[in-house]
Amino acid sequence: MSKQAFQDYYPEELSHCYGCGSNNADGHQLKSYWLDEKQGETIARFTPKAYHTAIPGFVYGGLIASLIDCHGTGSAAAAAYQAQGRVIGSAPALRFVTGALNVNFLAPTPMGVELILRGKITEVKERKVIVEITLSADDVVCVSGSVIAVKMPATMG
Ligand SMILES: CCCCCCCCCCCC(=O)SCCNC(=O)CCNC(=O)[C@H](O)C(C)(C)COP(=O)(O)OP(=O)(O)OC[C@H]1O[C@@H](n2cnc3c(N)ncnc32)[C@H](O)[C@@H]1OP(=O)(O)O
Repeated sequence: MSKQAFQDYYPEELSHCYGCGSNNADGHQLKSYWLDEKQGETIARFTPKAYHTAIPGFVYGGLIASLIDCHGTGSAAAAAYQAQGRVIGSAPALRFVTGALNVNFLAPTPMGVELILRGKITEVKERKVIVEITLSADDVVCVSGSVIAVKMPATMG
């Protein structure tokens, strides 16, 4: 697993995202990495706090959606660099935002354990990357989802 997270390569001015921005002290600051770059597999870990509760003992679904969202867009940026044979973070920056987010809550997600997000890059086009994601707790897949990430429009950055 690489040591630096995909999000560590985001430019300072684009590091304010509530889900993954390192400049957002109130956000989740999610960090995503290659698990197996050749296979297009990525990983992120997150341990919810007590205030992320839905029903006592179980994680709030909105938090889970946010984690899937940011693991997807981060993985998309890394995949786009990979597809172009470029070093991640090199200029010009490849920036992706969420076009579509799908989340399927398969089983209740328990509090008190580290959640593991695994991403699989399934499509890479010039303006679009699709990432399929699972979220597991204690080796049980509780959530599956997908992100259609699209190159950030100039109006956003
Ligand atoms: C260094 C890193 C920094 C990275 C910076 C870090 C930021 C962290 C991001 C965190 C995630 C967020 O919350 S981002 C915030 C939430 N998202 C947004 O606000 C985005 C708002 N929406 C938009 O600006 C726009 O609708 C876009 C950019 C998503 C799409 O613009 P567009 O002009 O329609 O795109 P277009 O070129 O036509 O489409 C390209 C391809 O994407 C597909 N596509 C487009 N939209 C969708 C959609 N909703 N659902 C399915 N597919 C879609 C098209 O079919 C096409 O596929 P094909 O025909 O080629 O197959």
